[in-house]
Formats: sequence, structure tokens, C-alpha cells
Amino acid sequence: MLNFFKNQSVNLRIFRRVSTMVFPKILLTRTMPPETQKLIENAQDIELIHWKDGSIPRDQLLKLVPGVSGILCMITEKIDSEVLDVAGPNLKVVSTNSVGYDHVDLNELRKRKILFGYTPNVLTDATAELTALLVLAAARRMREGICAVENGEWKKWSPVWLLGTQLTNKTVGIVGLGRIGAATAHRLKPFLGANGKIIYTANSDKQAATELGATRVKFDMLIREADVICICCSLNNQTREMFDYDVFKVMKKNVILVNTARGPIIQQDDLIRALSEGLLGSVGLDVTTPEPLDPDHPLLKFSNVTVIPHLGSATLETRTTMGNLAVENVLAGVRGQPLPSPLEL
Ligand SMILES: O=CC(=O)O
Repeated sequence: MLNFFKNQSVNLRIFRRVSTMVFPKILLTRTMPPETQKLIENAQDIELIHWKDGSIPRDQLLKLVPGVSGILCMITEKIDSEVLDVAGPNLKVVSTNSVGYDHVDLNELRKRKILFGYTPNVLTDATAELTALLVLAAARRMREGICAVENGEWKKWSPVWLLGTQLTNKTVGIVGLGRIGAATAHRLKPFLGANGKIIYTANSDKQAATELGATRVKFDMLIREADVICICCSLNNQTREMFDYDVFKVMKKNVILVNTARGPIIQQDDLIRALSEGLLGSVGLDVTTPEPLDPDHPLLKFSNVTVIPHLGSATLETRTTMGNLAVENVLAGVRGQPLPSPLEL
């Protein structure tokens, strides 16, 4: 059976099989890493509709989704009742290329008995590594150092210039000691020395807490006591804007705050206010509201804030493994097989 693809536009490719049979359609909303892309293009029992150039605009998503049996989406696509209505009754499975699923209306999927696949576990190491990187970068004023070199402000070595702080003896507070929170704590623990502490709150993985020697505390206590706060929880109604001005006000003055989870867990206008008032030590953000952040955004004016563009899982190894899992989820769903990585709805 031969494949051919029809170049509908610069952005779109449709892979059809040369056959009299009708194959289930899968909409893939982005170009994946090469190995993953091959995996889905080589599936002989589907018709692939591939939006290949950048993030799919909402109107194109709504135009391409009617009649599909599977959707392989990214965190950038809102999968809500409108998309599901337009997709229609053929839709069997939604597979997201992410561990987070705040962009997907799970209630609507449940109501319609549509299966849902996601990619937990496989991105834990990459995301924890990046969280630890942001903590260290914030502590050692990495952004200011790089800017100083690039702007010609690097004069002679000085005993008092760009002094950061080190993690020895510090208390690290993990908000959300789940997979990523625990893996982050494991990475940071060796920096703390014998007198450092790990405290945590919410979504606790008890076994991980025991292995880490971490202490569970109330949120109010964590924000007061921690020298370093890592936001590793998922975004939901309880965690949305959990970090607001009242929270920033009671944090330690030199606190290091890192968010690699979701932007809206922080009330960003309040963060800007707290930074303007000098309430926080140093901030590292892999996630913001919105994404992407405008280059003129006020948040980027603070030299003690490092913002990177949602890179938590962005290694070739992890994005390939994630992508392959997301492809296996969507293929299993359209084939009527159990998903390798489902979320029970
Ligand atoms: O943010 C990334 C993810 O949810 O995988």
C-alpha cells in the first residue's frame, strides 16, 4: 500500500493511502521530532492530517477537525466543547503531547466517552533538571552575569560584585511533591549540605518524601520558611493564582522563587508589584501568562528575573519519547486498543 501526501497549503499535509478502504483520520497539530514524525507518518491504517507549521490557529483547528477519529494536540490547543462538537461522533481519542492537561476539558471528554492520553513520567527528569537549573541560575545571578559580560560591564575582578547566594544550609520548599517535585528535590538535596532542609506541601508522594527526608508543612508555613520555593504542582481551580501579593508579602526577603509548572499559578500582576517593592530575591520562570511573553513585558525589566520560553521538557531525548508515547496513545485509541498512557476520566 503506497502513501501519498497532498500538499494542501504551506502549512498542511494530508497523507492518504492508495486504497479503496476508508481509514480513520488523525489530526496532528504540529510537527514532531523526526523519529516521532516518522512513527506517525508510517502508520498504514490511518489518514494523517498534519498541521506542520507552527501553532495551529483556532480557525484552522475547527476547519480540520470535523470527522477525525483522533486528535494529537499540544498544550497550545484548547480542546473544549466547541472543538469536540465540531469534531463530531467519530472522535474516539484525544492525545496530548504533554503531562499537563489544563488545556483540555476533561469533563466534556468524559461525557462523550472519548479516551484521553497524556505523557507523564517520561518528562520528569528533563523538567526537574531545568527546575534545578533555574534555582541555581537565580541563586548565582546568572542572567545579570551574562548581561554584564555582553554589555561590556565586566571590568576587573571584584570581591563585592554580583554576589549571589549559595544553597548550603538553605530550606527548599516544594509546592507539589509529585513526580516532578520529588525529582527536583532529589537534584537539589546534594547542594543543601547536612543542615539544609526540604519541606513540601500539596500532592504529596509519601514514599518520595520519606526518601528525601522531607517534612510536610502547611502552605502558609512553607511560604514563610523556605529560602527557595519551587512551584511543581499542576494548574487547577485550587492552584490558580495561589501565589498572589499576600503570599509574596510574607516570603523571606531574599527568597528564590521558581515556576516550571504553569504561568497562572502565579498572579503575575501581583508578582510585578512585589518585585517593584523589592519583596523578592530572585525569580526564575519557565512559564508565564501569557505565553509567549511580549518582549516589552514589564516582567522582563527586572534584572533579578530570569524568564525562559517553556523549555521544561525540551531535550531531544525527552521530546522524542514524549512524542512517541503521544503517537502510540492516539494510534491505540483509533484502533480500539487500550492506550499505553491513559488518564482515567
Ligand atoms: O508543560 C509541559 C507539559 O505539560 O508537558
